[in-house]
Amino acid sequence: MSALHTVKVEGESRYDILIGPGLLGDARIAQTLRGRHALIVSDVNVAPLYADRVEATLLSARPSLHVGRYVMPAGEQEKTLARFCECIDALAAMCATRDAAVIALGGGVVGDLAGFAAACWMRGIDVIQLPTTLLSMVDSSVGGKTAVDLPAGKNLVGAFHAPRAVIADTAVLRSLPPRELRAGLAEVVKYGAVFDAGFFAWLEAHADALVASEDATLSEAIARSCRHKAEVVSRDPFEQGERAVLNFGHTFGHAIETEQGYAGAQSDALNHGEAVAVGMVLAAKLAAAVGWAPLSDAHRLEALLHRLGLPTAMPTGLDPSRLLERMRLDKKAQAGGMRFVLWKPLGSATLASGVPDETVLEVLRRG
Ligand SMILES: O=C(O)C(=O)C[C@@H](O)[C@H](O)[C@H](O)COP(=O)(O)O
Ligand SMILES: [Zn+2]
Repeated sequence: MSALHTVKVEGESRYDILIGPGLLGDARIAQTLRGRHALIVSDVNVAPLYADRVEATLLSARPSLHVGRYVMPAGEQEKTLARFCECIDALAAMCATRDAAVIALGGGVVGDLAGFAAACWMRGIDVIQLPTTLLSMVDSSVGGKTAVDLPAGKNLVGAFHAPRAVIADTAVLRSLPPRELRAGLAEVVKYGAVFDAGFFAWLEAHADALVASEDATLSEAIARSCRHKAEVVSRDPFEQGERAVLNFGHTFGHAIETEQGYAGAQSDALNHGEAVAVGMVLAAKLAAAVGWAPLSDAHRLEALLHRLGLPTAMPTGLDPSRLLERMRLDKKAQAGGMRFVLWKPLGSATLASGVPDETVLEVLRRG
């Protein structure tokens, strides 16, 4: 893996994103700790691989630190209020004070749930994000969105709570299952789609190297993605405006995930990145249907996602009307109705309101 990248998130909550190999053993993990307590939150897949290393790193920098652990079952189906309560109980059991820190060691599920626990314990303690999947490195660990899911919808209970630091050890990607790698690539493609046609073209040129998990190419993709995300969340941390473009593909994608019961990890149901891949294609087709972008852009997106091994078509057996009803609980919706992130064309995006239900249904039907 190649050199260390540092990306800065500016604004009221400033923090650094460090990206590079070997960082789980780097004392910088301990640098932002303020108190005597740290709770490592992880899952049953990740904890056996890395929790001891992280604990050793913390203790060698801060020998008097009291380190606890909360290890949850893995998978989106576990991102629940019940697991959140267990995590909070773990903080209570170690008598974590207000200067304690939560160390989120894992993928998006762990990062979201641990971040939400940190946002709520004593009305807010520090969280340090140590993402271990590509998706969490390029997206969910950055920007402070924390949440758990409800059966009614994805991320419906949560808070904005910026991390103190994001430290991404790219060496861990070497043991990432290929399906997880591909899921992360979907969010990488999103940055090209909504911000940067040049980056999109770079992804097209490097698709094979990305799928082969080639170190330097992957590191560059991570750093470029984080730079895009850092820029937008620095300007709009609470999604009052332009940050919403990061939700490209998510209105459709979240509806699919919810309808499939968040079962992506265990079955042929889609995981988050896969659902976003399909959702982006549907959004691109919707942009074509309302005349914002040529259909050829949608085909270009489909072709890239296909090369990256991602699904591009609606899973069979899903009812378009039920999906449409799910989409009404999307967080971008307002009193005036649903809003979609659409590109205008590939490489820039904005929110669209007033899209007729029938047009959305038609796109869903054609899938
Ligand atoms: O950071 C953001 O803003 C995003 O929308 C990034 C998304 O990729 C991510 O999946 C996010 O958690 C979705 O947020 P939600 O507000 O639609 O639940
Ligand atoms: Zn996402």
